[in-house]
Amino acid sequence: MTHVSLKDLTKVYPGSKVPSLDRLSLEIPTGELTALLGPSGCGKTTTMKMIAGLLTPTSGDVTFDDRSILREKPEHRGVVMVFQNYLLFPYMSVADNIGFGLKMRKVDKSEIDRRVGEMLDLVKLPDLGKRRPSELSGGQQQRVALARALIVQPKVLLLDEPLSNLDAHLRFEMRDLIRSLQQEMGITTIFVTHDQEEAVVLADKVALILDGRLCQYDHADVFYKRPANEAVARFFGGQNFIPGQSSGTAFDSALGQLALPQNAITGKGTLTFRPENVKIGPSQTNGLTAILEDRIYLGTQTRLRLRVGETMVEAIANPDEVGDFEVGGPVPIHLPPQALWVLQ
Ligand SMILES: Nc1ncnc2c1ncn2[C@@H]1O[C@H](COP(=O)(O)OP(=O)(O)OP(=O)(O)O)[C@@H](O)[C@H]1O
Repeated sequence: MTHVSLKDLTKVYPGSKVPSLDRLSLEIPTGELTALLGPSGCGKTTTMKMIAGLLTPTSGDVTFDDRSILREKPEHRGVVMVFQNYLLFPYMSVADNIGFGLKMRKVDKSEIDRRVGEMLDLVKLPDLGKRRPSELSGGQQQRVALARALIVQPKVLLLDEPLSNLDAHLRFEMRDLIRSLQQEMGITTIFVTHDQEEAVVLADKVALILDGRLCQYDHADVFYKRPANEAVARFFGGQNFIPGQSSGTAFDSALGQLALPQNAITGKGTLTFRPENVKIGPSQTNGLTAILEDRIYLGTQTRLRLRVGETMVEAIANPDEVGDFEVGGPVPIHLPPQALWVLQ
């Protein structure tokens, strides 16, 4: 059971002038799963490698239960890392792969056999212990990699894009398996992904990193309701950003005057609201008349491009709600005050 702290963790690679990771600070409570989320090259793997001891930070610290681990060798940190490409030993059986960490620790053979059997059951591969990794599907190999990591009961589990090589169906299955095993075993876990949905579904808290900097660290729903800035909102699918002036109770912009929720900031700002929160139909509060510029049927949803005066508004609606509206014609919409958020 380990509380992990990253304190101003920074990495400047030799020959580079800009940090690949810039003063990242995170508190990851015991037993929780935090997702490091961000686009390719934002510094996620660099962070993981510094925690695992595969890379030395330029500055900053990593502590486990308030004790710095930076001077400890990787094998003494109690950290295991699972990579996207599994890295199983090809000439060993599945069972020997899973038991490898225990063999290195000189655990008795009978004890290893017992625990490997338990792990095979846990990752739902009870009959495949004798096979070679090459005789398994990608999803099965990833389960073996997970079992091999978990069998040593690590203090901290690092998962680096473990699902990215799996097809959609297997990805859902593995996601559920990882979540249930992690909760059952209570291992503090850091999960790297560039997939916003994966982060939201799996993690207790999400750390969004853009260009080597932490932009926001919070529970997943906060990223949708209260993004810290426009870049965060855009990463989470936000598309509506309207400049204007907030009085705290109303927002004046090219859309006219709109009522705000309580506790909105005052002053110059940018109004944002999610496409799915644009409601179709008239309302006395924040009702607007838009012109339908375009509509794209997405199966379970319809994406609408709307124009209010000169301002474009992106909306996502239930196909049944928008059935009768013609492109080029008017559509009554409204923006519920609680769906509005002002960015400074
Ligand atoms: N050994 C290295 N030497 C120099 N620069 C590096 C090295 N490793 C990574 N970088 C740079 O550091 C930045 C962060 O890389 P990192 O691998 O941590 O990103 P990432 O978020 O994990 O990306 P991805 O999702 O593509 O794996 C990138 O700009 C990368 O080019």
